[in-house]
Amino acid sequence: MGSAIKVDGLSKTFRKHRALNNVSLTVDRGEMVALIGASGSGKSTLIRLISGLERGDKTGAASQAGNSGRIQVLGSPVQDGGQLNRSIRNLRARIGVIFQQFNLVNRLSLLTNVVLGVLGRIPAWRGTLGLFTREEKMLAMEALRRVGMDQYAGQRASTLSGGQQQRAAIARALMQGAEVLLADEPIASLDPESARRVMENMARINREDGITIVVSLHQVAYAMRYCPRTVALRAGEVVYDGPSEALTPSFLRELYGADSEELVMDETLSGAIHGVEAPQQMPIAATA
Ligand SMILES: Nc1ncnc2c1ncn2[C@@H]1O[C@H](COP(=O)(O)OP(=O)(O)OP(=O)(O)O)[C@@H](O)[C@H]1O
Repeated sequence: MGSAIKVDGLSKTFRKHRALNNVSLTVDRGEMVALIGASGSGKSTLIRLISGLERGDKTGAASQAGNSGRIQVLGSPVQDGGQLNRSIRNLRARIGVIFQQFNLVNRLSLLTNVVLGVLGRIPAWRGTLGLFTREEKMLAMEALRRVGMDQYAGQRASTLSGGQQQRAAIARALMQGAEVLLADEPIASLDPESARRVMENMARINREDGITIVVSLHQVAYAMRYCPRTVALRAGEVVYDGPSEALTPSFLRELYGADSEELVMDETLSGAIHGVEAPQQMPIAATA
């Protein structure tokens, strides 16, 4: 079936600071992988490079062996040795990206924000004029329904909470028909309950639609709960790549030393993640 993401000997240097150092990584189609690491470990940089929003370091004959800087998504090149692929636009249409915030256009309705996901697939003039078909609007509505946000379709994005906005951003990725979703700290500014709902929606589209997901997270408990596999970065290098369940507090201390505290959540928060869903209906005995 081929890999969804393949990163090969990727480095990224900002002035003299090496944010990523010879990172190699393969993600298979249909996987949901967490990217963890303390602040500044290179998570955002890696996601921006995979989505083709930024270029990696140039590589040449003089570079270290193995440092090719090649990134492929869905079998097509995103960049190679610091050069973006010319047909990156076509590929970008198949990659959904969600950031920590500012994913939506505030003054537009939720439905319009979601229908905009179709832009990569329709003629530019139609998008510019905001001429979306009835069918496209219905697809957007269906995407909103899937993330439990259809009742807010007519509301301006700015009136919604952070967690609701993130769920709408997931709906837009569905509308886009994204085959790979890259989410950069999508729950970093949310309360535990909203964070849980966002993670659950991502896990569901991964499971039901087979969308490959790479999600960077600050707190390991979410990785353990929702992602079978975790890639851990430290100072721009992959220090662990394997089952998330291995990430016990003591193993994290081994990997990160004192920085591990940043990644381990306190008991009250982890209780909220693992907490039982509130019942949708009152038990019959209680209403009788
Ligand atoms: N545009 C930039 N210019 C200069 N340095 C940068 C730039 N972007 C990132 N860096 C540096 O690269 C390193 C990795 O940053 P990155 O944002 O990828 O880390 P992160 O793991 O996502 O951290 P955080 O959780 O704080 O977002 C940091 O030291 C950061 O200061």
